[in-house]
Amino acid sequence: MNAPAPGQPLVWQGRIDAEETGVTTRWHQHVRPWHAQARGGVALLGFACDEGVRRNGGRPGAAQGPTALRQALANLPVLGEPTLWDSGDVTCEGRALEAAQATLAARVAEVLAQGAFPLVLGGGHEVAWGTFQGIVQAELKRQRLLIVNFDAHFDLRHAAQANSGTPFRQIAQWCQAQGRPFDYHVLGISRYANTQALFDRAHALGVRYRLDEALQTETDVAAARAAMQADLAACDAVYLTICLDVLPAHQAPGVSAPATLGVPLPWLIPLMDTVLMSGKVVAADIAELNPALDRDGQTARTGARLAAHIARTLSLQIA
Ligand SMILES: N=CN[C@@H](CCC(=O)O)C(=O)O
Ligand SMILES: [Mn+2]
Ligand SMILES: [Mn+2]
Repeated sequence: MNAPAPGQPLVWQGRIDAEETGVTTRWHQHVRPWHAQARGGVALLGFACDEGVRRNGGRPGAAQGPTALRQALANLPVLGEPTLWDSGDVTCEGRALEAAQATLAARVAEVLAQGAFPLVLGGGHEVAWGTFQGIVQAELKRQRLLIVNFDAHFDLRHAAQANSGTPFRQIAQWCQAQGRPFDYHVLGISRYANTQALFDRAHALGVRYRLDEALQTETDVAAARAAMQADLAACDAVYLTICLDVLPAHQAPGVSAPATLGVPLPWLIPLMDTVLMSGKVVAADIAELNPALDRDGQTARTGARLAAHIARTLSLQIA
């Protein structure tokens, strides 16, 4: 174990292969603290919050998600990723979810303004309202923002208070108020984890979705990719959001609401690639990791793999 570099959080430490020949760099040796002069690359930003999960009647614990994801990322080998920054965590003080989301939005906008790609580590899926607002605040001068969500749930709930089940309904209402299109494409929806009211709302809002049961074979995935291409071609920018409960429970047990069927990892990755290779993704987040419910760090490792995959794939497109 090595000591962290000055200014770096303690979490960025891990194995060093000092006697090895060739390139042995791992993430903990590559990640740098975010600063005012930082430009380009990928900026990790933690959203240490599960107040939305608590308000939604779920199982809290996702506030520890960002630390668990960083720990799982720390020992991964560097594979040509762009500059990696750690922009620290946004925390939720007490029940002040809305304040935490507003802070996250400001931090996402700051990262975008400095020409970096915000990769937000959740946190409950209430992270989405913050990430989205940050993209909007950055005024990317792009008219048509497509949201691609990998999730067993629509998260289009009506509720007295914002929570982890409401972010895309909040976004839909905001878009309506602004006279902007609500472009929302969800993959992995479980028939058995969403009420008829949510399916009806999705239809009313023009949401494109694909059920988990229609994402189980290579042929299914090819069809889903083709359908997504049309949405990707029609938009100017993409916000990619991944709710880890889109994966089967045996691959992602450490979430508030594990999926009975889910979209298996070997299919999730090529679907994500279709989105990433559009070259239009401007920000991404990974939500719902709850380390307290995880088994042997499996969900954290999977979330870290997805985060690293996003960073590596982006390196093909950004400096
Ligand atoms: N972000 C999660 N949203 C889901 C949770 C469902 C559950 O806890 O069973 C939702 O509200 O539908
Ligand atoms: Mn979900
Ligand atoms: Mn969700």
